[in-house]
Amino acid sequence: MAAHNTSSPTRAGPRQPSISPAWLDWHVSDDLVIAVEHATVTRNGNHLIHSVSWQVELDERWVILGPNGAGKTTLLNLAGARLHPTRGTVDVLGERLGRTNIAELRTRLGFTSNGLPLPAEETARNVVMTASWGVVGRYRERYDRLDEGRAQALLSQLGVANLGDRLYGTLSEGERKRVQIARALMTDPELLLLDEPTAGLDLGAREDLVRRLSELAEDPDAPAIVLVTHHVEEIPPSFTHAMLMRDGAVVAQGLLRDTITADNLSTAFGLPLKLSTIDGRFHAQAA
Ligand SMILES: Nc1ncnc2c1ncn2[C@@H]1O[C@H](COP(=O)(O)OP(=O)(O)OP(=O)(O)O)[C@@H](O)[C@H]1O
Repeated sequence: MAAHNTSSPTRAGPRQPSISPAWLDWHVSDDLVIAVEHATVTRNGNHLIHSVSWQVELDERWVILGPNGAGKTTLLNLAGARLHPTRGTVDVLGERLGRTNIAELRTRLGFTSNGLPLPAEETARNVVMTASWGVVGRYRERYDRLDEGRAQALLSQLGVANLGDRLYGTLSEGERKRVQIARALMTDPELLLLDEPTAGLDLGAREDLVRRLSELAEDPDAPAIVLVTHHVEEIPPSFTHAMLMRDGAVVAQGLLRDTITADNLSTAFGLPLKLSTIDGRFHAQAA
C-alpha cells in the first residue's frame, strides 16, 4: 500500500534549530514524532488526562486502548495539535505546542475522527482531494490531474475505487470510514492519527479495514500511526506498540506483545479478563 507522493528520504520533517531549548531538552532519537512529557489536561477542575508521558518514533504503529472516558481521544487530540496541555509539554514532529504555528503543523498530520464534519453533498473523490487545501468542500481552489490521480489512488488503496463519483452522504458507514482514511493520507502526512476508525462497522467491513490498516502499517514508507480503539480484536496484527489507559492515566505502554496482557487489560477495563491470540489477532473475554 505505498501510494505516497514524496521523494523525501525521511518523514521526520523539519526540526527546531539545535539552539532551541526544547530540542536540547529532548536528548532522544531524531525519529521522534510525538513526545508528551507529564501532560495534564484539565477542564472545570477535572483531569481528562493526568501526567501522561509518551514517545512515538517514526517507524512505530501504536494502538491506544481503554474503556469509555479513559482519556484516549484527549491524548489523540494533543498529538493532533487540537488541544494544548494544561500542564506538561507536547512536541509533535519536532514542534512544541504553544510555541508553534498550529495551522502549519496540522497540515503535516493526517487525522480522522467521527466528529470531523465532512459534506454530504461532495463526491467521495472531492472529500479526499480537498484535504490538500485543508478544506472540506470544493470552492475556488485549483486542483490538477496529480491531485485527482492521488485521490483516486488512495480510494483504490482503501478498496473504494468505484465510489469516487458517489456523494459522500450516500455512502455507508464502512465506506465513509475508508474515504476518511484516504482523505487523511491525501497530504502524505508524517503522522496518521485514527480515532476509532472501526466504530460502527459490521464484521466484514471491520475485518477488511483491520487488514488494510495492517498492510498500511507494514509499509516502510507509511507515516507513524496511532489508532484509538476499545477492542483488542481490532488491533491490526502488524502494529508494534500499545498503550492502555484508565481514568486519564497510563496503565501500561510499550511493545504490543509486552503490553497487551490479560493482567494489563484486566486493570485497564476493571474486570478479570482472559486473553488469547489467533494468527496475530487478540481476543479478550471475561475470565
Ligand atoms: N470538554 C470537556 N469538558 C469536561 N470533560 C470532558 C471534556 N472532554 C472530555 N471530557 C471528559 O474527559 C474524560 C476523557 O474523555 P475522552 O473523550 O478523552 O475519553 P475516551 O477514552 O476517548 O472515551 P470514549 O472511549 O468514550 O470515546 C471523559 O470523562 C469525558 O467526559
